[in-house]
Amino acid sequence: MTITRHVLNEQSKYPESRGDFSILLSHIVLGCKFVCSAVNKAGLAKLIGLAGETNVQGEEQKKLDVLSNEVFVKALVSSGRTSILVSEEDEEATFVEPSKRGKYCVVFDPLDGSSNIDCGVSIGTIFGIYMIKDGGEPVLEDVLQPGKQMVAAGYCMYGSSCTFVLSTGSGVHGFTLDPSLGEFIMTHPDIKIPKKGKIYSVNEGNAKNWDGPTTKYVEKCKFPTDGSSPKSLRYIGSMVADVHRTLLYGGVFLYPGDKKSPNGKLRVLYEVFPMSFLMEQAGGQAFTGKERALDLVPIKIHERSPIFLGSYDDVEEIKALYAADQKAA
Ligand SMILES: O=P(O)(O)OC[C@H]1O[C@](O)(COP(=O)(O)O)[C@@H](O)[C@@H]1O
Ligand SMILES: [Mg+2]
Ligand SMILES: [Mg+2]
Repeated sequence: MTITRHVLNEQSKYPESRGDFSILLSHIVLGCKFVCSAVNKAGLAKLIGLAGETNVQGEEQKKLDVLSNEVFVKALVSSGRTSILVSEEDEEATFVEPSKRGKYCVVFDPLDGSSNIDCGVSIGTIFGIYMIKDGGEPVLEDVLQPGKQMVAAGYCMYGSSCTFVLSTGSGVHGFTLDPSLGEFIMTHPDIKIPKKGKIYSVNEGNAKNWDGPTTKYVEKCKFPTDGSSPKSLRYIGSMVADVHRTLLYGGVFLYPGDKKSPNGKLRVLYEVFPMSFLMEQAGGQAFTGKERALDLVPIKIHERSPIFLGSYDDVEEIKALYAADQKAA
């Protein structure tokens, strides 16, 4: 089962469909294949290191950040199915020229895990897809919608193998790139995250600035008082890779807010929302410390939010700690 056939099967469930979504997705897949080949030969092709520019987040852009962004913007515009693009690497949203427009908006992180590029550790691409709200002239509000309004989300992980994970709202499916065919083959049908996990994933280097509930939760992972075994810590530092492991093995990935960064680090539109959409579709949960992550209504395209996502029961424990903290306040 190739990804093309899978999407066409999904499309056949909507007799009125004209194939716009399949065409859009085939361009995203093409972009991922291109970036995958660039990542594989990054060292050889002098694609390691800095590009010499700084992005809107104040981060020094890596050469692969810039290349991946160009690849996806070109692929998405040439699909003829998009009207608005929001990229981590572009300060403003891109409004596609009228002659090339379509009914979809794509928010994306062209290269996630940039700090791991130069050492060859797994990195990825993250994307979310919205539809133009009323089918009229595209406006910024079409992408400043709650995550639950997304029609699809996914990521592509460039690791020991290249894995594409997708949800169009009816479950989560994983595909592995067969380099000899140059095609993504379904290898992980209908992914369901375990209800409870044995792994927690967080950058403990920020621990001294954490709030009470986060500190308590990580303490419980290390020193459980209910007779269960301590959880193992796993942290790669690429959200795509840490979330991919969490999706398959269970457990929880968290990037909490703290005294230094009250809204944490991860961006709502093109990191938090797509991963939360996938997590819920796989039977897990995604929480901001205040609410269900997909209920968030973004105000700015690059805004950040704390995020706790993963196995249902593990996130339920974190929600209970925040509720107790709220009550005590
Ligand atoms: O180094 P830290 O603070 O742990 O942050 C790691 C997080 O930052 C990110 O690298 C941010 O994403 P980008 O690399 O796309 O900017 C995430 O992939 C990762 O989860
Ligand atoms: Mg990222
Ligand atoms: Mg990035």
